[in-house]
Amino acid sequence: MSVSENVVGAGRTSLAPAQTGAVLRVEGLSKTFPGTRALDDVSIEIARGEIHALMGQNGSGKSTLIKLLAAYHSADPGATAEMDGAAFEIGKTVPHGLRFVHQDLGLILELSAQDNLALRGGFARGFGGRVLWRQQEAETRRILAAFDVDLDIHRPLAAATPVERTVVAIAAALQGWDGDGVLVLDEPTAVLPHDEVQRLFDVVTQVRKRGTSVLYVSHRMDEIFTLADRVTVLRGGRRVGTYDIDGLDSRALATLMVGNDVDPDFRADVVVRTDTSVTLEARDVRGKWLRGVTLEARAGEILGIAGLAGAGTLELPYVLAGQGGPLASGEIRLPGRSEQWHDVRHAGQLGIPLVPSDRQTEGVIAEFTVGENLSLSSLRGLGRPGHLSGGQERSLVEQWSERLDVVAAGPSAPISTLSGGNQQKVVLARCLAISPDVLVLCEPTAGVDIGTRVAIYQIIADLAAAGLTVIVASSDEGDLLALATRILVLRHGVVAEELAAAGLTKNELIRAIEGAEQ
Ligand SMILES: Nc1ncnc2c1ncn2[C@@H]1O[C@H](COP(=O)(O)OP(=O)(O)OP(=O)(O)O)[C@@H](O)[C@H]1O
Repeated sequence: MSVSENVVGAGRTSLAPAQTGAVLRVEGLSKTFPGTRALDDVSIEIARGEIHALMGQNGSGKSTLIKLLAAYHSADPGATAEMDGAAFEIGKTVPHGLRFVHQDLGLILELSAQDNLALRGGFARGFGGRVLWRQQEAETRRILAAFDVDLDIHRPLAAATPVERTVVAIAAALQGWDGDGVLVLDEPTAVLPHDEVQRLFDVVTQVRKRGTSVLYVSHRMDEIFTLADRVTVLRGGRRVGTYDIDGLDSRALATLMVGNDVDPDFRADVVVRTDTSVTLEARDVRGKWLRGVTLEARAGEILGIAGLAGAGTLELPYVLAGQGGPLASGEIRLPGRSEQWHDVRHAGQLGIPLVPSDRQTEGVIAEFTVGENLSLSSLRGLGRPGHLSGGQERSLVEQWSERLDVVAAGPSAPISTLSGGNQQKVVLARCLAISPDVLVLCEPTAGVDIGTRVAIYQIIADLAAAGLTVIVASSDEGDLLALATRILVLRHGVVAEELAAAGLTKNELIRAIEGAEQ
C-alpha cells in the first residue's frame, strides 16, 4: 500500500498524505547484526503533519529502524532515504529536520529543566562568554510555554513527574527548529500513568499543530487509536504494511503484528479464592507517597494495585519487597512461613522476588549475558553447595527462555543486544525461576508486545492457579483487568476502594482510579 492510497481519518488536524506528500521517505532499509537480521528491506513514508505509529512485537525491529534514522547504527548497503525531497545517507547522516526522544529521554536528572535545555540548545552568552541568565530564563520559559506545562524551571528534574520530564525531552529535541520535520518518539508512555498519558497526548497534538510530523512507537493499542493517523506494522524485521487507523480495530492490528489471531482484551481465567490461607499480610505501610496501607493476600490470589501518579501505587511493590528505601515503614509477614512480623525495611530477607518498573536501571545487569541475568537469583539451588552446576544452569535458562519465548541469539548473547520487551521477559523469568510462593510485580508488561503480554498473563494465571500469591501494581489498566482477582485503588497513599475484578469494565476502573463518582 503506498502513501497516496491512504486517506487520513476525518476529524483529525492533519491533511491527507496524498495532498501533502511525504516529508520522510526510506526505501530498502536492512540491518544485519551478527547472527540476527534485525531489518529486512523495510520501506516507510511519513506524510507531512501526520502522526504515524510504528508497531510490532518485541524484537520486530522498531528500535533498530529508529537507531538507523538517528545514525546510531549504520545500515546495510542498498537503502535510499529522502527528507523533504533531499537525499541523505541513512545510518550515516541525520537531516536537520529529524529529531528524537529516545526511551531513556537523554536528560540529566540532577540538573534543572533550564540547564537541560541549555545543554542541548546552548547558553545565551554575552560579552566574554558570560552566561546571560535572565535571557536564558526567558528563553527557557518561551520554549516550554509552547507545551502548556507549569514547571519550576530551576528545580532538578529528579523532582519532576515522568510526564514533565518527557515534555522537557520533547522541548529539548525541538529546540532551534520550528515547523516541518519529523519528531520520533520511542515509547514515550511506557510507564506513564493514565492521567499523565492524556497530558502527553495534548503535547503531541500541539507538536503536530506546528506542522511537525510524529513517528510514534508504542505497544499500547489504545494510544495508537486515539492519536495516530496511520500505522506501519513490522513483523520479524519485515514491513507487513502501512494502514489507515480508521480502517482497523485493535484485534485486527494485534493480528497483523503477531501473524495469527490475538485477543487484545484477553482476561485470564483466574478463580477468585476466598477459601485458601492468607500468605501475605502488611500493615500500616508508609513511604514517600504511601500514608498507611494495610492489606492481605491469599494463596492463589492476584491482587491488583491501581492509582494515579503520586498515589503510592508504584511505590508499594518496592516496600513489600524490602526495597522501599529509608522513608519506608510498616510491617509485613508471610503467615505460610511464620507468624512473625518484620519491619518492611528488612523485608528483603524474606526473599520476595520483585519485577521492577524500570528494567534498564533496576532490572537487568547490562554487562551480563542473557543466561547470567536469568539464572542470577537461582544460583544457590543449582548444584552442590559451593559448586555451581553449569549443566543445571543451562537447562534452567533454556527452559525459561522457551517458556517465555525470549528472542535472543542465544543464552550467551549480551543482554544489551535484546529488544526491550525481551529484556523484560528475562527479568520476569529470573523471578519465576526460583519458584516463589509470593511474587510482586511493578509494571510487568511495560514495553511488552501484545502477543507476549497475553503469554505472560497466562503464565502468571497458571502459577496463581497452582497457589502462587501475586501482587501486581500497574499504571496500565489492561494489566489489572487481564490478571487481577481483586483490585485495591490507592488515593493519596491510602486504600480508597476495593474492587472485585470479575465483570469490572475499563471505564469503571478508570473512574475509581480518578476518584470520580461511580
Ligand atoms: N546491538 C545489537 N546486536 C545484536 N542484535 C541486536 C542489537 N540490537 C538489536 N538486536 C536484535 O535485533 C532485533 C530487533 O531488535 P529491536 O530492538 O529493533 O526490536 P524492537 O521492535 O524495538 O523490540 P521492543 O519492542 O522489544 O523494543 C532483535 O532480535 C534484537 O535482539
